[in-house]
Amino acid sequence: MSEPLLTLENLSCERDGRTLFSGVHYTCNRGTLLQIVGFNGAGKTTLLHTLAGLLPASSGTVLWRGQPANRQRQAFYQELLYLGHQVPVKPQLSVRENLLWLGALNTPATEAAIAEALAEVDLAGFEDSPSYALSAGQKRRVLLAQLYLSRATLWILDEPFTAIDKAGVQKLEAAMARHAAKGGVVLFTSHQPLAMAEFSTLDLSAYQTPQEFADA
Ligand SMILES: Nc1ncnc2c1ncn2[C@@H]1O[C@H](COP(=O)(O)OP(=O)(O)OP(=O)(O)O)[C@@H](O)[C@H]1O
Repeated sequence: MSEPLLTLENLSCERDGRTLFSGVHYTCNRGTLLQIVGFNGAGKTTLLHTLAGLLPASSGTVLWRGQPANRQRQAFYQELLYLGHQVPVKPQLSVRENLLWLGALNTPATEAAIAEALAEVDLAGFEDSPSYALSAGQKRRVLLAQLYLSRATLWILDEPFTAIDKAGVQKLEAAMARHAAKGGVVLFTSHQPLAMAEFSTLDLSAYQTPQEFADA
């Protein structure tokens, strides 16, 4: 049996004193491709923030390779690629400069690697373009180029398909499936139907307390 990489151990999260979900337990072994599902406001982004260490859990633990992630932050962050809702592409920087900035915590990417990653997201030749001149979908593609530059084992992707056209969605789905097939772990959210053949789902609606159902 493969070693569990990420374990959600009895996780509960709250916002403004309101419990969003409680008692979430899930083990992600190598090869896990997991969609977090639930209605608007169920807590999907909150859960992904918690897993990425951006928000504290109200109870429970996030384990990485069997140890609490928050007690081995450096090792954990070296293996994590988190792409959130926001697009932190700085308009005053070129596409290349943005990618170097976004990957500043890792070994600097070579010119060739940046060119390859941009080709993967259909932005070949955009290296020197000012980022303020990109469309919404192109800005998101700059973020997605990180998937091809990163060596992270764990991908946490919050609505990665937003603003991406049909061909781009297919390519992204393929990249996610490939990463899992190579032994990585991919957690993601999406409100759109997906064509990927095999992925698991974790429905946060199942982890609400009766009180939260009453409030919803
Ligand atoms: N910064 C914040 N401060 C206080 N409450 C927040 C904050 N962000 C989100 N919330 C609340 O937490 C709850 C869960 O929000 P979250 O963004 O995790 O939901 P979600 O399942 O990702 O929703 P969606 O499908 O709309 O993206 C919502 O009720 C929301 O109002």
